[in-house]
Amino acid sequence: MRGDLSRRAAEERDVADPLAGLRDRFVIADPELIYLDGNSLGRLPAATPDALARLVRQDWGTELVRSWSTWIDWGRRLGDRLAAHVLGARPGEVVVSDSTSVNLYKLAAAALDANPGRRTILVDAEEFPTDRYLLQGLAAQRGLTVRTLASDLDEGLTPTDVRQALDDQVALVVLSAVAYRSGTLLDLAAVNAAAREVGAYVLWDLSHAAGSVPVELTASGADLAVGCTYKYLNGGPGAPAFLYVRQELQARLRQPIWGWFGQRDQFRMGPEYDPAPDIDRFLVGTPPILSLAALDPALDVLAEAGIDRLRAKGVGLGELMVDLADAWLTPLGFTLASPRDPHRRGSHICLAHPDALRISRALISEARVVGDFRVPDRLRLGPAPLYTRYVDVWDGLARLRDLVARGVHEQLPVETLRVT
Ligand SMILES: Cc1ncc(COP(=O)(O)O)c(C=O)c1O
Ligand SMILES: Nc1c(O)cccc1C(=O)C[C@H](N)C(=O)O
Repeated sequence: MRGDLSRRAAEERDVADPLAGLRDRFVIADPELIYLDGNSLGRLPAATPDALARLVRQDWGTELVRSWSTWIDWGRRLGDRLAAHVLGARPGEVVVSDSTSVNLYKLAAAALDANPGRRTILVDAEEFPTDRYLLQGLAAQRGLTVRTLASDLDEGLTPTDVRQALDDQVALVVLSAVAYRSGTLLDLAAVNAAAREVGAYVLWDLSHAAGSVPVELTASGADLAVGCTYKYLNGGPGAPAFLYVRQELQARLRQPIWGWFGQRDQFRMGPEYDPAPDIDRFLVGTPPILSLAALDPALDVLAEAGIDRLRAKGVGLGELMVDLADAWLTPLGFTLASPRDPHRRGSHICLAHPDALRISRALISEARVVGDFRVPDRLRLGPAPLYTRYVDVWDGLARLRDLVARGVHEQLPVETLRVT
């Protein structure tokens, strides 16, 4: 038996929510708009515009090049903040740099070089495209094979699926902790242990996990990870990504882009590349300071919330969404396309519907609810526990129900796919 699905019950949960006050720390420019796409681009923290304006005027405008004496370490400083508040890693194991794609390339190449003689890279067939394409490129350069793990589109992978695919030819496994479409959450510790048994490295993509579920990189025995900061970490569009390398592995791994920020004694400007002994060796070039600066106010709010409270609320929002979908949307032709068990998913939910593309468009333009469409027929809805209220989930699904029941989406032309 489901709980009380009235709007009043959702309001009461907001009143009791220990994180409720943090919504005010974000810019809510249009209170009528229900934003359920924080898993693609997080909201703007209210403190960010002034923090950036101060940096531009003071650090850049007044101090000019002298500011580099502090800026130079920001990739590492912000990496340590992420390690402490979001990733469960030790100081010196995380840096913020480049994009997720570039970091994935660097760490995948480093792992393959450290595991010579093995022929196979293992990846989820439903993994986010950039990960699959990068691995295809690396395999083509090295004469290796990419073996895809067939996973159920809705249920995703389990650690048993991964364990069964592992053998002594596997050099590297690349997986998302939370799958971008189904939202399936994998048990990091179980996968890490299975891979270690056969001598394979695991490289985790944490893009949909960081800031939504506790990750515990060190405790789970993770070797390598990357992820973006523009989703649940609210760093802004194109915000720089992070990478994690287990401390004990750092001196053994070499990444392929030999830039001067990875160099030991960088400002000696020596003749030959000699990588720094620590996490700095995974850096490449000059960091984008304005984008890095946007991470501080975003992480302030996140640290205040605490990842365990965020997870608890994420589970609550997800369960409400699934209960409402069962009650209101199943009769309209929707099916749940994410694991039903809340402990097997991250913060977002997918619903399948044959007309999902037009529904997702109409939902934005006619009902003012922002989610997104993902192929082949998925409506993806991502409540973000830092600023999404229980009533937002209730109102969002009520608007979706009414729109589909009235057939509003059917008035739209069948259109081609485009961004969002
Ligand atoms: C799982 C995952 N990996 C990688 C990316 C993107 O990487 P990049 O920021 O390099 O475009 C995304 C989202 O865009 C993603 O969801
Ligand atoms: N990074 C994005 C972009 O540059 C354009 C449009 C969307 C995105 C996204 O973040 C999509 C997201 N990673 C996804 O899971 O589909």
